[in-house]
Amino acid sequence: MTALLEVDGLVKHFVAARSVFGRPTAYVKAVDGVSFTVEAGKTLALVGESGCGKSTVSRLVLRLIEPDAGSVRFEGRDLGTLSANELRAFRRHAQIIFQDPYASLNPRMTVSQILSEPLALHDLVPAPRRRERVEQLLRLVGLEPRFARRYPHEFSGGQRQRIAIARALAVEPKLIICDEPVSALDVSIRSQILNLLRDLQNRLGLAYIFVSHDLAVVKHIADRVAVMNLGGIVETADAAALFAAPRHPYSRALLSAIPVPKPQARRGRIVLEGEMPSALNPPSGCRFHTRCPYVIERCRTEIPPLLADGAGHAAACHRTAELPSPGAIVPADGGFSPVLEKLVAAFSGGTEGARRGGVDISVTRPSAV
Ligand SMILES: Nc1ncnc2c1ncn2[C@@H]1O[C@H](COP(=O)(O)OP(=O)(O)OP(=O)(O)O)[C@@H](O)[C@H]1O
Repeated sequence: MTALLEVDGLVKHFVAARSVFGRPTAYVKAVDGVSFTVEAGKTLALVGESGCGKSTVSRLVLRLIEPDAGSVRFEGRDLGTLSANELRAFRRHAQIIFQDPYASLNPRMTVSQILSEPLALHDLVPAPRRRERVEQLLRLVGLEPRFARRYPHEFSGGQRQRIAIARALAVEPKLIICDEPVSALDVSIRSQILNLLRDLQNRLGLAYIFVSHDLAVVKHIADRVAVMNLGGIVETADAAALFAAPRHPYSRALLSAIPVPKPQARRGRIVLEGEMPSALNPPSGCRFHTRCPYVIERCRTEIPPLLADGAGHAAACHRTAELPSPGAIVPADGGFSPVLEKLVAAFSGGTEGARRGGVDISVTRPSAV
């Protein structure tokens, strides 16, 4: 069966500097060979630190910007080959919601006008029936129909995000890109919006690309996860497999930062020190090597391929087979686990060596029960 969305080898380099004659002299390698698929009715989470290229991937998928190389296929059709009219029809099927709904909702329009606009634009519902459809959309996102007459500033952040979701749903899309949809919301509201998204997915069969820097949020919504670092995917797997046993050192570091409810079950915290290298001048070889606790010489020169096992769990690391199992990172006595200690000592010139190399592996002592 064909996936709803197939992204293959996407590349986007932005010009960062030009010579006096206007010739490009430097590029930001924002997206550098990204491939993934999204199944109908499922959620793929794109996770990584700020600047790793998540938003650029989103814009490429929606064809808001043109890729330098690679393809995006939606229901088997290459978006690069679509006419302007076909692209308009595609946009009906693929919507986006943003982190800050206030910025994306026109403050001079009532909710009714905001939700009616896409209905008129795509000629979906005849004018006399639009009011009814607007009320239906509001109910779908848990808002009262009487709110239709109000303006965006009259709502709370969570309610505004519900309106943005309703607007995306107005055109009955198959795919919604959720770009950090709960990052700007109060923690108490986040789970309500995540529950709403999950509920809508179950009822309407929606697929999501869920863009986030926060693995803790992703855990509640993703079927599959793709971890991005500096323009490339370093690990991709079913969510359950990735959270149970992350293979790439970068995924492990991100995962170790998630707070856990039971202190006694806390994982060893892997703190990556130093700035993320710039996409303007990415490191040679493995792009994570300057911050990796397990770096060896080969990592500095050779780009590791993203190799998948039979279960579709792929990691781009020369050393995945040798790394200790993630469970072994959990310290037994508050110090380094013996396996991690040995590895650090053997490969990085001891823990001091690792620190000199800009990497600090600190392991949090589990609290007394
Ligand atoms: N139009 C542009 N021109 C030049 N550089 C750009 C442009 N858009 C993005 N970039 C650069 O590309 C890289 C990836 O940016 P992108 O916004 O995709 O990352 P991100 O992971 O979504 O980060 P954030 O979460 O902060 O939005 C960054 O280094 C960014 O500065």
